[in-house]
Formats: sequence, structure tokens, C-alpha cells
Amino acid sequence: MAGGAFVNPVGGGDYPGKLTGFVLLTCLVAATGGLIFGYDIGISGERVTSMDSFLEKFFPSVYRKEKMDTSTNQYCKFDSPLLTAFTSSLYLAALVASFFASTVTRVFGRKISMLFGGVTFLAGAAINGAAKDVAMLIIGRILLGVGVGFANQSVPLYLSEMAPARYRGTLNIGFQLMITIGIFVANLVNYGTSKISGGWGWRISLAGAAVPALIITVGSLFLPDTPNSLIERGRDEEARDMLRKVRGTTDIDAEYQDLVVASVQSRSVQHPWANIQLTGINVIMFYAPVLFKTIGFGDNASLISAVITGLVNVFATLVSVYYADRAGRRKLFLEGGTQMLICQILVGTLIWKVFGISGVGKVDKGTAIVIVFLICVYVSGFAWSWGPLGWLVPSEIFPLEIRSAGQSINVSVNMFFTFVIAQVFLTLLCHLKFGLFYFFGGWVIVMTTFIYFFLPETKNVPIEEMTRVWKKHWFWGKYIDDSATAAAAATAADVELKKTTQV
Ligand SMILES: OC[C@H]1O[C@](O)(CO)[C@@H](O)[C@@H]1O
Repeated sequence: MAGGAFVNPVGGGDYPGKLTGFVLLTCLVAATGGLIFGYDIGISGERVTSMDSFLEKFFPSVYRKEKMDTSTNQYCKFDSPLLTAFTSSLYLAALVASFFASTVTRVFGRKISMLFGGVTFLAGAAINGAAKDVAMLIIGRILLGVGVGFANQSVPLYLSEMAPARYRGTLNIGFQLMITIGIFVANLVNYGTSKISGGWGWRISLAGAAVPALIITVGSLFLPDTPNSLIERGRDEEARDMLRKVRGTTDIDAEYQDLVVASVQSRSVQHPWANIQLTGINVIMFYAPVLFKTIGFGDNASLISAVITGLVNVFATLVSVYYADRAGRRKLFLEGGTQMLICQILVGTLIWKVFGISGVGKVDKGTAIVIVFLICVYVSGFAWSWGPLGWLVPSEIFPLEIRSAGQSINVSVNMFFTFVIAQVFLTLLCHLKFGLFYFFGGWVIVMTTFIYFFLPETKNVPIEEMTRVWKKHWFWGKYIDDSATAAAAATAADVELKKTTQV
């Protein structure tokens, strides 16, 4: 829960400076870190692991059982715990890695974590593409996970710290945009490789992960570190220079001073944030082809529908790129949540009507089109709310000292639930049937209510002044210690004094 924090007495409003080409370029390069996670999501789930040649080579017993499965119950598809454990090992690796990344990011800077993330992901892609046995596959997958853990921990922080307050939403969401592009491209690649005869198409899908890995690896070599991180590591002069460069002005004293105050003052402050993403989105991202097959689509139509939802995901994310700093985070969360809920109720009810409790039934064409349409509306609701804001908000609400740790908690919670969904979706579908959609709808209600009551609006607030926002909040404000405010004032005066004596 919220602990003591400071209120910066010297700050207020935005700082001078503009959105420079330099910032735009660095943020664009850093955001490509999202491609690796996206690419992996796009080939995971029922994609590579549903290719016969892949199954036959690595999981022959699973392959045999799958071929023998003759059940007509559409809710209870063939389910192999071994296969899902293999898929989700990546998320566990990412979960653990994000805690190590927290320290690396704080002590060595954001850039080093991005570089390390890119290199390990690259190694994982190479090992997977060349895999001869299950051991190689698993080692590769763990390395991919470590890469994702490091990139997801460091990239959102980097973007939020580089961006001027007014553009923080837009620039940070570049990360989620890259995730969605990664998913979409991987879907296409997979669609193509599944058609390659000779049974080695899966190697291209897996080795293809090297392309996004190379982009962020090479890109990160050229990225500068953020001023905040330089101050955190005692490199004050470099921080000043960097701030001048990224803001495109020499008038950086106010912002610089706030960064120093923030660095000195933010000690073991805790803020309340748990990114419990149980929106059900990964049911769609991982299992869209299965879901579409369940409602009676043929193989091709299922894949094409999955590609359509991937495209909707990319374009709808652009909506939040535009609105996050204009309408604000809260409006997007509340609207997106409501939209997702309505679609979940409608899809659940339609599936109930067609398949009832037994799971045996056939969808007519009209209903199938309505379901695909509703799923697209649901995906777009997610894509302009929880998708991007689940990275943006946690990266901007923590004080400097614990920002890195806070972000790794965010990544690990995200990975944990991604892991759980990948692991249990097929079992859940078999037991909850159409109610699965109501189940996730229930979570969306909980999450949206939480946002309504507990999340303050953070648009346009300078990142090192976030505590003012918490202080004003009807609930969290009660937990912010006033004595810390006085201490902050003293530190600010100290910094000011040092500055004038240096001049
Ligand atoms: O675009 C959908 C994707 O976005 C994420 O929420 C990451 O931000 C993933 O968990 C999901 O697969």
C-alpha cells in the first residue's frame, strides 16, 4: 500500500522544451523492443505446436493421441499438458528474469537491459530454429523468455523517462504498438510456413524471431541512456547534457532540479498498483484459430479470421497513441473495459445458444460472422485500453528509486497471468463452456471498477511529480506522509543552494 512520499515543492506543470527529432528517433528504436514479445505471442499458442511435422518430431506421443481424438464436444478439445507447459515455459522464464532485470536496469541503466534482452532473445531464436530435440527447444524457449523479461522491464521505463510529459502516452504506447505488429507479422509468417511442404516450415517460424531480436539488439547499441537513469547512477553532468539534447533547449534547470530531488528523495516509497490483466485477451491471441474452429470455421477461415483480429489489434492501438495524452488514461480504461464487457456477454450468449451445455452443435454463417465481428470489437476495446495502458501507467506512476522494481513487478504479474492463460485455457473452456466469456467478463468488471475508484488521471503530469497526483487522490492521499513533503522541501532547497554556489 502507499507509503511515505514526497511532494516536489519546486515543480509544477510541464517544463520548457519540445518534442525533438532526437527523442522521437530514440523512442522509435527503443519501442522496437516490443516486437520480440509480440512475435513470440504470434507464434505461440496453437500455431507452431499445431503443425503436424513439429508435433511428430518433438512430441510423438502427443501427436498420436491427438490423431486418435474423435470427440464431437466442441468445448473439450484435445489438450496436452506437456505441450502447454512447453509453450508457457517462456512466460515463467520471463517472470523470473524481470526481477534480475530490475537490478540491471537500475544499476547499469535501461539501455544495457534492452541490449541484454535482444542478445538473449537472438540466441533463443537461433537455438530454436536449429532444434534437434526437446532439450534444445526448451533451452531456446527459456532464453527467449529471459529476453522478453529484460526488454519488457526496461523499454517502457525508457520511453516514459525520455518523453516530455505531454507526449509520454503517445511515445510509450509505441511499445505496445510494436507488440501488436510483432503478433500480426508472426501470424502471417506462420500462415505461410504452415503451407510449406517438407515439414520444416516451423523452423522458419521459430528462427524468424531472430529478425526482431536483431533490430532491438543493434538499435540499443545506439541508444543513449535516460537523464533520470544517469542521475540515479551519479553521472550528473552527462545527465544535464542529455536533458539539453533530448529537450532541444538549454533551459532545463527546473526539470533537472526536479530529477535530482526525485533521485535523492524517493526512498522505499510504495505505490499501489497491481496490473492484474485477466481480460481474456490472450485467449484470443493464442487460441483464435482454435476458437474459430470451435465455432465451425474450416482451417483456412480460422487462420484468416485470426489474421483479421491481429490487424484490428494493430490499428486500434493507434487510437490510444492519439488519445492517451488527450482524453487521458482513465477515459480509455473505462470506455475500453465497458466495450470488452459488452462483447464478452454477447459472444458468451451466442455460443450458449448454438452449442448449449453439451458442446455439440453447428453455427450458421450469419452467426459466425457476428461472432467474429464482436471479437474484433472486443480486441479493439482491449487494444486502446489495457493493452497499452498496462505498460504506460505502471511505468509512469512510481518514483525513480523504485521505478525499476515496480516495472519488474508489473512484468512478472503480466507474465504470470499470460502463463496461467496459456496453461489452463483449454481446460477452462472444457469446464466453463460458453461461461468462459462470462468468467473473463467478471474480471473486466472488477478491473474497470478498480480503475474508476482507485486510479488517478496521470496524463500530462511530469513523471517526477507524480506524487502530487497520489497526494490529491481521495483514497491514496491518506497514505502519503506529510513529513516526507517537508523533507523534500529541504532537499530541494539544498539542491538549489549547491547549484547557486557552483555557478
Ligand atoms: O495485443 C495483445 C497482447 O498485448 C499484451 O497484453 C501485452 O501488452 C499481451 O499479453 C497480448 O497478447
